[in-house]
Amino acid sequence: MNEQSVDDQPFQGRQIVSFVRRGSRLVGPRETYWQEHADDFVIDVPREHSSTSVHPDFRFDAVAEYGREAPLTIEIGSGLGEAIAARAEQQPERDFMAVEVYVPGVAGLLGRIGKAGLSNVRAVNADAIDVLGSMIPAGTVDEVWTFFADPWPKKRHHKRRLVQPEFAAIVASALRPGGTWRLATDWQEYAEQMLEVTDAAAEFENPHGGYAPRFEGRILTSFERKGMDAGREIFDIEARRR
Ligand SMILES: C[S@@+](CC[C@H](N)C(=O)[O-])C[C@H]1O[C@@H](n2cnc3c(N)ncnc32)[C@H](O)[C@@H]1O
Repeated sequence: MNEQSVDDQPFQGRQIVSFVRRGSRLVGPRETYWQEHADDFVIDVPREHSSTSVHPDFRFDAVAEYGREAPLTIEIGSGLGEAIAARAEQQPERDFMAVEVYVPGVAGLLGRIGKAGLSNVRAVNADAIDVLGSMIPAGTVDEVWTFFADPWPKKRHHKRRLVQPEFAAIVASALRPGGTWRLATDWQEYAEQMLEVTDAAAEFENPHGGYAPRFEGRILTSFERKGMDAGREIFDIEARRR
């Protein structure tokens, strides 16, 4: 795959554009993982305006995709897929969907799926806002994870942060009543924003009244390890859909 053209940048007409287009070229083992597993595990979504969009008419059919009815966890920005692959292996009775705009990240997850022989994970190479906003039928998701979302530390970039009121509304619409949105970050000031956003959203309640204990289902990823090595504290947040 080649670098994307300027015409293929994330759609700028919307409120939140949380990522910049990075190279989608696959080399070495990731190219092999893609060739071997993409047909089986990457959901082939129709696009609209760019290669990370999802056509607004497309609806996901979980039973058709996974071949059963099971609680569904969706990870937003799954990176190299470390967390979701580990949890999917621990919980074969549940289904998992990794949403990631970065193609080499999706390929990394495919490698883990192949090695562990997982059948309960799928990947979507698309913008989470389209996936949760239109592709996923409302009220059908059991858990949404947003772990170590890009903190966009410069003030002028804060508008790119994923966790904002508009995004909370999109997550709320995808979750079933009683479903859980789990967040984690190593960026204190973004953690405070996450808490403010989830507290302000009428659709959510906070079962811990503040930060949550570390989610026991979240393994230590290389990304989290980097934050810890830099001396940063890790914050977990849990918001329950009313
Ligand atoms: C800092 S990384 C963290 C990766 C992983 N969650 C972890 O803990 O190792 C954030 C990831 O979110 C992805 N991302 C950012 N905005 C996104 C969006 N709107 N939809 C899907 N993925 C997104 C980025 O490409 C990146 O891989």
